[in-house]
Amino acid sequence: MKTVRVAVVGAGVIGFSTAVCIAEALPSCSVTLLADKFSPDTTSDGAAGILFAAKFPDIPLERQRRWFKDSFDHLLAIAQSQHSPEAGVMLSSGWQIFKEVPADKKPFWSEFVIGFRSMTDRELKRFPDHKFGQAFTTIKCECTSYLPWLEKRFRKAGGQLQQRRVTSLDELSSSYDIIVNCSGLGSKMLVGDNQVYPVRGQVLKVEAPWLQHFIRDGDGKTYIYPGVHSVTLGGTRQEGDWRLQVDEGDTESILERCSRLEPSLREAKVLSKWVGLRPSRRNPRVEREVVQLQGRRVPVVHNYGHGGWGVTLAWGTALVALGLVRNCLREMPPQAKL
Ligand SMILES: Cc1cc2nc3c(=O)[nH]c(=O)nc-3n(C[C@H](O)[C@H](O)[C@H](O)COP(=O)(O)OP(=O)(O)OC[C@H]3O[C@@H](n4cnc5c(N)ncnc54)[C@H](O)[C@@H]3O)c2cc1C
Ligand SMILES: O=C([O-])CC(=O)C(=O)O
Repeated sequence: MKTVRVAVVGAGVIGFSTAVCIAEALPSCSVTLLADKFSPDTTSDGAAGILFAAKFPDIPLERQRRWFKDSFDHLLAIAQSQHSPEAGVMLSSGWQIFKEVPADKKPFWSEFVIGFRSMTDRELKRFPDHKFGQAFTTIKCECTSYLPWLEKRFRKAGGQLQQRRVTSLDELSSSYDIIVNCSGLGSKMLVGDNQVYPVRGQVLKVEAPWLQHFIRDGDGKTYIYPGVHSVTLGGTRQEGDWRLQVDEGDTESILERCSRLEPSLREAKVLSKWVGLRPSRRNPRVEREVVQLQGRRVPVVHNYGHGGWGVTLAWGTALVALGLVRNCLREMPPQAKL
C-alpha cells in the first residue's frame, strides 16, 4: 500500500529522473511530480544533451565520477536497446579540440566514455588553429524525446503529474510527507538560494545531414552536435544574463565560429534558434534538510544546480536523491509509514 506522499517539484531532466527513480524503487511512496513547465518548454528540452562534464570545485572527484558513471551506464543501456529511437538516446562519436594543450589531458570521465584517446597529428590537420584534441564516443540524449519517455515510465510506476507553479514549499506541507526539490533555476525563488544563477546559452538547429561527428572546442563556447533530426550549433555562456530572447549578434557569431571548424556548415539551412538559462551554482546541491513548514517538520531533499551538465549527471544525482528519500523513510515515525 502507498502510504508516504512524496512531491517532486520540477519536470526537467533532473525532476523526471528523480521521480522515476523514487516511483520505481519505493512502492510505499505515492509520488506526484509538480511543475509549471513540462516538455517541450523546459531548459532541459533545448539542451544539446551530450554526455560530457567539467569538474565542480568542492565535490570529491570520486563522487562526481560516480554521478557520471551511473548516468552513462543507465543511458548506454537505453542507447543499446530497442528503446533508443523513442527515448532519443544514441551513441555519438567525435572530437574535442583545444587551441592550447590543456593541463588535464585526460578528464575524470575519460575512462567511462568509449574509446577515449588523444587525436593524431593527421586528425588535427583539419583544425589548424588547434594544437591538441581528444577523440571518443559518448552519448547524446535528446530531452524532447527522453522526457516524454521518462514520463511514460513514471506513470507506469504509478506516478502522478500536476501542472502548477509552487510559490512556497509551505503550500505542499499539508499534502505531502517528503518534498523533493528539482526546480533548477527556480530554486532561487522557491527556496531562496542566492547561489544559483543563470548562464545564458543560445543554440541553433541547422539542416546538415551529411555531418556525423561532433566537434567541440575545449573552451566550451563553440560546438557542433549532430542529432536525429538536425545538428545543434552553439553556443554562448553568458553568466548572470537572464535574457531569453534570441540575440542575432549571437546567431552570427555561432554560425561564424562553427563554420570555421566545419566549413560545409556555410551551406546549412538554419531551422530554429533557441535560448536557455543553465541553472548554475558553484556546486550542485544534492542534500537533505528538515524544514519547518506550517508548524510541521518536513524533510526536503534538494537536487538542483547542475549548470551545463544536467543531462550528463541527471541519473547519477537522481540515484543519490533516491538514497536520501530512503533515509527520510527510515527516520519517519512508524505511524507515518502505516
Ligand atoms: C544551450 C544549452 C545547451 C546545453 N547542453 C547540454 C549538454 O549538451 N549536456 C548537458 O548535460 N547539459 C546541457 N545543458 C544543461 C542542461 O540543460 C541543464 O543542466 C538541465 O536542463 C537542468 O535540468 P533541470 O531539470 O534542473 O532544470 P529545468 O529543465 O530548467 O527544469 C526545471 C523544472 O522546474 C520547474 N519549476 C521551477 N520553479 C518552479 C516552481 N516554483 N513551481 C513549479 N515548478 C517549478 C520548471 O517549470 C521545470 O519543469 C545545456 C543547457 C543549455 C542552456
Ligand atoms: O558545453 C557543451 O558542449 C554543451 C553544454 O553542455 C552546454 O552548452 O551547456
